Amino acid sequence: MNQSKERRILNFVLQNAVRGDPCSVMETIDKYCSEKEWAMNVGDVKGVILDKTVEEINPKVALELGTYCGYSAVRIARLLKAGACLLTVEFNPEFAAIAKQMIEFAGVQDKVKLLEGPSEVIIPQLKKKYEVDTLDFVFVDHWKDRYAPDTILLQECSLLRKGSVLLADNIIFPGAPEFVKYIRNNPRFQCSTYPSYLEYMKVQDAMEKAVFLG
Ligand SMILES: O=c1[nH]cnc2c(O)cc(-c3ccc(F)cc3)cc12
Ligand SMILES: [Mg+2]
Repeated sequence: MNQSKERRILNFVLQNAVRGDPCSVMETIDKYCSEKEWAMNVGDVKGVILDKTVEEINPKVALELGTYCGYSAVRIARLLKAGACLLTVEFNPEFAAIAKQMIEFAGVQDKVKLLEGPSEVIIPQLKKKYEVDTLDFVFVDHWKDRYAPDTILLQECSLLRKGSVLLADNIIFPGAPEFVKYIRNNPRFQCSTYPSYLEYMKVQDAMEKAVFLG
């Protein structure tokens, strides 16, 4: 059975990156996906916006919706301080298996908890099953049709507190119009938009930052 693209990305990392070095893993994925096969990692351009947001917040508890191959989980986890953790949710079992190996190769596995399943099932489990109180940071990068319902679900599950920050990828391309409409018209969120470019492409995209006001 021929290999998946995600398996080819992982193998390229295993053969070319430096084990235990998160930056080396990120650079190697970016090299493969810009030179050989495009893939939906947040990438090196929007990745800088992600970095700056994480550094500004310095979260103790972070959530990522949409792990994919683990690129942004490695990107976020490398910036987390001692005792901080990232919970990352992936519903596709093949992607989750790749991401697990990617996270371990990068050496950030002690800071990352990979949760396999649909976000609408995992989010209501975060408090009791995963001992989360509230989330300091949420990176929303899964399926555009889940952005708004999952943001509502996070609130219904009392997982956001005054000052919790959401950062959503792809609000221009592929776009998340229902989410943008919801979040920008919601007085409980202070929103700002970060224009950028689609990973590895000269195509406009943007990220939306939304601070929960409590
Ligand atoms: O489905 C996606 N989830 C999360 N991030 C994505 C992302 O950054 C890009 C894209 C994407 C972009 C262009 C295209 F032609 C096809 C898919 C999809 C996702
Ligand atoms: Mg994305």
